[in-house]
Amino acid sequence: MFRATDRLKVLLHHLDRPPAAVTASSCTSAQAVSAHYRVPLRYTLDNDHLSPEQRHFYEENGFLLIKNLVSAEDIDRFREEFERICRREVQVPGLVVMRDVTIAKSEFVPDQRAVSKLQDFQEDPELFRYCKLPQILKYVECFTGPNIMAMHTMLINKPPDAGKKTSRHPMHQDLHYFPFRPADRIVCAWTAMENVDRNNGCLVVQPGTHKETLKEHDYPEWEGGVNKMYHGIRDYRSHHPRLHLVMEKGDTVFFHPLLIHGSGMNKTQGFRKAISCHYASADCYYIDVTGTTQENIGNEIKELALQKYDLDIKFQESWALRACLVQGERTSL
Ligand SMILES: CCCCCCCCCCCCCCCCC(=O)SCCNC(=O)CCNC(=O)[C@H](O)C(C)(C)COP(=O)(O)OP(=O)(O)OC[C@H]1O[C@@H](n2cnc3c(N)ncnc32)[C@H](O)[C@@H]1OP(=O)(O)O
Ligand SMILES: Nc1ncnc2c1ncn2[C@@H]1O[C@H](COP(=O)(O)OP(=O)(O)OP(=O)(O)O)[C@@H](O)[C@H]1O
Ligand SMILES: O=C(O)CCC(=O)C(=O)O
Ligand SMILES: [Fe+2]
Ligand SMILES: [Mg+2]
Repeated sequence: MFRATDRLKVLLHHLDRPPAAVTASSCTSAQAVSAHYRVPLRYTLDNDHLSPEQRHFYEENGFLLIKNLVSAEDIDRFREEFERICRREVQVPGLVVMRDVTIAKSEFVPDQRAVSKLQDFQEDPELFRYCKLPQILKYVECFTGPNIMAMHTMLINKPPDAGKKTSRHPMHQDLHYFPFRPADRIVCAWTAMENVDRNNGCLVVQPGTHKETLKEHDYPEWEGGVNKMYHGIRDYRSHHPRLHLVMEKGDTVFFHPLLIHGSGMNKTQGFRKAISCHYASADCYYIDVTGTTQENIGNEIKELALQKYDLDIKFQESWALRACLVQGERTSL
């Protein structure tokens, strides 16, 4: 068991704090007006790192793609560490290893190719280096402000589809998984570890959907089955056009947690790799999801914490335990 219970005791008092400070700072940014475009800026903060064009693009589309942001050397190091973990040469406390549903439910004895995702690699110094890369944090700060928490870490190794289309990730909004707010101070950084396109299941986004509300999510009714905790938007019938994000090794996309996105099936024989981190302003606050559309995922994560770690905790606490400060001060989350 990882050091969960000790950290929990320290962190519990941070929960359910009033959101006063956060509301005040987000109002300031909401009132900011771009002289260049004469539109109110809501999704980005005043900061000289983004060009007016980049700011405008994120405001309108809910994502921003930066070419060649992470070096090939760093990506090769992350790949090597991933392989060491799969060979079980390193043990990482708290690491969650996901296998595709077709493998998880079969008799097949898995080798390293059966790992479709690693989550919660905060305790692996080599992989966690990704979350602290200065060039990533410079962008993240434009959305979160200076106090930055790494909330969720993933290395996704999308396997060749086994023929049942289970390598797809249904269209969803990441905010469904998050019991913290405000949404505009949360951002995901997702870096392609190799070239990704429609053949190996690149990200698919619906530009502008970050302006919509959080939708109801549930397991899609897919014939071939669906992976555990892969909820999709219920009654997904969007009039918004889809955009396939074709990316090269090292390219990084930053996106808003309400942006509707997913990924298609991997039709190649390779394992499509990406590394990502969801960041939030440390000034965000936890919310109680009881009675909201997030109650289903909240309950699933609580059950998982109980079964896997013997921890009887709230949904919010499962996040407070795993979150790590990467810049500034841990003010609230
Ligand atoms: C403090 C504790 C908290 C722990 C939380 C851990 C993280 C949980 C994920 C949170 C998601 C946040 C995401 C935010 C960003 C947005 C997104 O990423 S959207 C997609 C989100 N969902 C996921 O990424 C979930 C991915 N899945 C996994 O990580 C794992 O599969 C798992 C759900 C954590 C299960 O792993 P584990 O408990 O280690 O599994 P096993 O012990 O091997 O099996 C237990 C049980 O579950 C069955 N199973 C295993 N894998 C799958 C699968 N892919 N699909 C369906 N079922 C699966 C397995 O057969 C066992 O079943 P049994 O009946 O008990 O035998
Ligand atoms: N019935 C559905 N309901 C919800 N989401 C779906 C459905 N079918 C596909 N998707 C989602 O749409 C996105 C694209 O998936 P899809 O497999 O169609 O890939 P694609 O990139 O469009 O490739 P192609 O159409 O060339 O096979 C993924 O997020 C996928 O999970
Ligand atoms: O890498 C992918 O296929 C999609 C990842 C994603 O959207 C997620 O895990 O939330
Ligand atoms: Fe996602
Ligand atoms: Mg399609």
